[in-house]
Amino acid sequence: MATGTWREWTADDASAWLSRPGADDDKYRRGVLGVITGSPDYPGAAVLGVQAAYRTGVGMVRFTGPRSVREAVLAARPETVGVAGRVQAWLLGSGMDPSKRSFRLGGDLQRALASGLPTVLDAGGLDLVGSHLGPTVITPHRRELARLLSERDTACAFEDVDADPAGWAERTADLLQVAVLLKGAVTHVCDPEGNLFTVTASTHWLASAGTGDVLGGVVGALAATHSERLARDATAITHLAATAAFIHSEAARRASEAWDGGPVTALDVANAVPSVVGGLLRR
Ligand SMILES: NC(=O)C1=CN([C@@H]2O[C@H](COP(=O)(O)OP(=O)(O)OC[C@H]3O[C@@H](n4cnc5c(N)ncnc54)[C@H](O)[C@@H]3O)[C@@H](O)[C@H]2O)[C@@H](O)CC1
Ligand SMILES: Nc1ncnc2c1ncn2[C@@H]1O[C@H](COP(=O)(O)OP(=O)(O)O)[C@@H](O)[C@H]1O
Repeated sequence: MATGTWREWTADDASAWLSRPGADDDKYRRGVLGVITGSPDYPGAAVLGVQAAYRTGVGMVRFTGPRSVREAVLAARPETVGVAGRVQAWLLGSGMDPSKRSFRLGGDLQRALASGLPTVLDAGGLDLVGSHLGPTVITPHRRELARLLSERDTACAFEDVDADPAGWAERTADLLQVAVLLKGAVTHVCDPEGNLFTVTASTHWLASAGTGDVLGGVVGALAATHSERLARDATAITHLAATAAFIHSEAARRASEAWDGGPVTALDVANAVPSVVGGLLRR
C-alpha cells in the first residue's frame, strides 16, 4: 500500500505544543477533561488515564462511571470531580467492553460525542467513531484497528496491520475521516489532511499492560488544555496526539532509567510525565 512521507516527531515539535500556566489561569481556564472510561471489569484503565491526565497538567478531571470505578479513581486521585458539568474535551472508552455497554452509558457517550468538543476515542469507544462532531483522534493498537475496519466492511486482519501499519493508519484516517494514532513500537499519527508523523518508542519496556490507557490520558489532557486552539484549527488534534506519544515514550525512558534501564509499569510511566513536560518546557 502506498503511503506519503512520514516524519519523526521531535522534542522541538513537542515543546512547541506545551506552555506553562499564567497568572490569569485557573483550573477552568487551563482546561477540564471529561473522562468516561473503565468498567467493573477494568477499573484500572480509568485510574491510569485520569492519573496520566493530571500528570500532563490538565486543570481538572470530571469522571463519569459506575460507582466502583469512580471510587477507584477517587482513591487514586481525590482531586477528581465525580459530578457532571462543563468540560473542554473528552476521553472515552479505555477499559470498556462495547458488548456490555448499558443504555445509560451509551447515552453518556453519545452526548459527549455530540458536544462537538475535542475527543479521544480509545479501546472500547472505538466503535463510536463517526458519531463524533468535534476534532477527534482514535487511539487503537493493531488488533483494535483491524477489528474496527472489519466492522466497517473493510477486510483487514491483525497480520495486515502488522505488515503495514503506516499504510493502514493512513487508509483509516481517510476512510473514517478522523485523526488516527496507531500504537506500536513505532506509533503512527496521521489525519485525512495528510499529516503523517511517527514516534519511535524509546524503550520496548513500554509494551506492558495499561500503558495505552496512560497514553489516552496524556492525549486527553493536551486536548483539554488546547481546546481554544482546536476550536479554530481541528487538525491541531494530530499534532497534539503526536506530542502525547512523544511525551509518553520519553516518560517510559525516564521511568526505566530510574530502575537502571529495567522494566516499567504503566503507573511508573504516568508518574514520569511531569519531568518530561518540565524538560520540554525548559527547551
Ligand atoms: N488495568 C486495566 O484496567 C487494563 C485495562 N485494559 C483494557 O482492556 C481492554 C482490552 O484491551 P486489549 O488490548 O487486551 O484488547 P484486545 O481485544 O485487542 O485483546 C484482547 C484479546 O487478545 C487475545 N490475546 C492476544 N494475545 C494474547 C496472548 N499473548 N495471550 C493471551 N491472549 C491473547 C486474547 O484473546 C484477549 O482476549 C481495553 O479496554 C483496555 O483499555 C488494558 O489496557 C490492560 C490494563
Ligand atoms: N514493542 C513495543 N515497544 C515499545 N512500545 C510498544 C511496543 N508495543 C506496544 N508499545 C506501546 O505500548 C502501549 C500499549 O498500549 P495498548 O496496546 O493500548 O495496551 P493497554 O491496552 O494494555 O494499555 C502503546 O503506547 C504502544 O505504542
